[in-house]
Amino acid sequence: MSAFHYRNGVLYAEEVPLPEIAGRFGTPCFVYSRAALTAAYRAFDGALAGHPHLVCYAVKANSNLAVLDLFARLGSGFDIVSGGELKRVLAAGGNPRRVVFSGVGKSEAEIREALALGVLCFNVESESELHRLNRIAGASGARAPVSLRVNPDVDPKTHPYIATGLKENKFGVPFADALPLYREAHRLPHLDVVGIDCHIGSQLTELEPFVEAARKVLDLTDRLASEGIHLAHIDLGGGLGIRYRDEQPPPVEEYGRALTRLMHGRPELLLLEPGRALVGNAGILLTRVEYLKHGETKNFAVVDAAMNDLMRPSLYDAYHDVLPVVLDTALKPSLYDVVGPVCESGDFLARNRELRVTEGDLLAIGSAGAYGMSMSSNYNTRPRAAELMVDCDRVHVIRERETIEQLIALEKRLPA
Ligand SMILES: Cc1ncc(COP(=O)(O)O)c(C=O)c1O
Ligand SMILES: N[C@@H](CCCC[NH3+])C(=O)O
Repeated sequence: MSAFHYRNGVLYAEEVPLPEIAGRFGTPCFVYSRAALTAAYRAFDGALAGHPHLVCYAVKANSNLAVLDLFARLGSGFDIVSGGELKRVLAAGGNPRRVVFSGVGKSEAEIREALALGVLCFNVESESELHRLNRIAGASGARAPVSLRVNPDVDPKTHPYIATGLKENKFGVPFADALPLYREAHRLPHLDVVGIDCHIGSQLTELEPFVEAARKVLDLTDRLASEGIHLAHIDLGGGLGIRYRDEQPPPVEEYGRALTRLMHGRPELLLLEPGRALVGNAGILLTRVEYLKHGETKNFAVVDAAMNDLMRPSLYDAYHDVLPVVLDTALKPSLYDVVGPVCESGDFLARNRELRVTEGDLLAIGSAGAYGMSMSSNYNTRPRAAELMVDCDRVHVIRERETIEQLIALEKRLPA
């Protein structure tokens, strides 16, 4: 049974009715299911059982300490893209030796700190970064473990904003430059060349682009080996899509089978950096209808969550399910845009949905576990929503709702 399911017309998270959560903790709030997170991690890890591997959860998808803590307990490593994410991993009890550091703009301070903590690998994204890393490692008497993130120029067939492995994207080093750059990295005195990395995009719903990119990466790895540059690991990134509406991403077992088959008989450890696939469908955003508004051409359900809580619809025109928390068949269905209180016409969570709702009703916005809270903002001076983790019949507050006082605490008036 799904972690979010109806019982007698009421939506539950595991054993807890969502109206109870709204009553106790208020709305809007993100509600995650521990069972769903655990199941997603185990399925992913299990799908890779055919080859020695390390799952490095992409922290950016949902960086709450409780989520990181849970994955660390399950044996996960982490993919980070900032010093802030590294601090989160440490605060959650994660092991820095299981951390890969990705991102095109690593600062000197971030590199120094990651080096001192002994991260597993820097996924280097440019020649300049390679030299910066070598210099910093030399100055601190250390050796920096590196992979090059190569850009294989494979079309991931996803939304253009979240494609990363095409020539025109800022990510990784051009495939044609990779070999000379590896030779250079190998020569640099303070670097240890340990791996190769590629990540071609997010919310991929087809297997072929993964396989095509992996083949290119494996060919390059073999070429490097023929020159005496032997890699310890191959990192094939994240990107496996989830079902928001009617997408049919490859089941994780199929994805795992395809990749482990490619790795068959190879000596390298397989690394992956999944984000969305581990957390996306393990969370919902719970919100309450403040007003129903009937315009000339549209009906609006104005809710207390907004684009600052979940910006995917505004940013990518992304589809998220809208589920009434209490089914009321006595109400007449109407078409609604579900919109927030933010002063932007782009502030919508869903458009043209047939809903049976009345003012005061609760709605659950589906698939909000990934890139929801982690991309939220305080626009319109809106405190960030609370985050809750349901574990069977218990509810843990894993992030308190922000207060206005906290929002303005760092600001100062001008001197008199
Ligand atoms: C370098 C890197 N690794 C992993 C991920 C995680 O991606 P996803 O959430 O699609 O699995 C991302 C985001 O797309 C990324 O940029
Ligand atoms: N933020 C995006 C995914 C970006 C992945 C980061 N590389 C989303 O919500 O779908």
